[in-house]
Amino acid sequence: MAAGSPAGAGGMNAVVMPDGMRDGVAPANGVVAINGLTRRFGRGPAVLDSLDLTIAPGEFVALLGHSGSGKSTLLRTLAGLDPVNEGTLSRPDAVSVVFQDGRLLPWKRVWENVVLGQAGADRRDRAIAMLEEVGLGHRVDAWPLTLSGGETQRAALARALVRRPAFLMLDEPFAALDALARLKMQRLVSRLWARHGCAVLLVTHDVDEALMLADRAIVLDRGRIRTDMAIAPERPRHHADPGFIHLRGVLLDALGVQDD
Ligand SMILES: Nc1ncnc2c1ncn2[C@@H]1O[C@H](COP(=O)(O)OP(=O)(O)OP(=O)(O)O)[C@@H](O)[C@H]1O
Repeated sequence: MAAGSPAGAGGMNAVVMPDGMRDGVAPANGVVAINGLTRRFGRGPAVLDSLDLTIAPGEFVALLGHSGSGKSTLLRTLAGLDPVNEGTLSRPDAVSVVFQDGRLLPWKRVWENVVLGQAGADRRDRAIAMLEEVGLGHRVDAWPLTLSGGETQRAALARALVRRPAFLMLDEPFAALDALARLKMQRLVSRLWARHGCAVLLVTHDVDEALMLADRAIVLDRGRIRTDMAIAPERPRHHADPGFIHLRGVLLDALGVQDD
């Protein structure tokens, strides 16, 4: 599956894998459900180790963990880009992924990247509407290599959302941006999520980003879920709120980092 493209249209897609198979039926309230999901590379240790996880429709989940804990492998597996060795996975057919580097095709104009692989006489109009929604209406005909880092990620978000995914995965989408661009992108993602209503899985190393955006924060540790924590739904959130500070301490603890 190409980055940002859907695997199909509508409906739940239950992927049942051969070894050690379990009953792979998604709970009625879950847009994504994995049970006993295990992933190994060669004869190495399990990178994902009997994982169970359910994501509700419209839920915003942040996924944290040290480098090598298995975050990207989980995301790639959920996207259908990586196989499952063991266990079951159910997810909607309509999923989109945004990676850290945007992954736009440099030989296609921005608008063409947004509606890549899509048919219809109104392709350009759909691309323009989506680009305006992400604040990139002035760069419709630009070449990707002339975009700034923030603009590239906006275009990647437009390409992901124009497909109306039920499930959107974001793999450290703002990691390469400066602090100001990052803040703007966080606010944009929050607005887009509220408007589009898709479930989101955001991989991030940034505890504050997780606490600002998500309904729930999960800490992965050597392929297992170490912490699965609900975040109070009130928004906007503020760094100085006692609740925010408390949850930051809990997450840093789960990550094995002391909060001085
Ligand atoms: N194609 C591969 N072949 C062999 N091992 C791999 C492969 N891809 C990932 N791994 C290993 O799986 C483990 C988890 O990697 P993964 O990229 O999922 O971690 P991560 O939590 O996303 O790390 P980071 O935060 O650095 O991106 C690591 O030990 C990594 O070396």
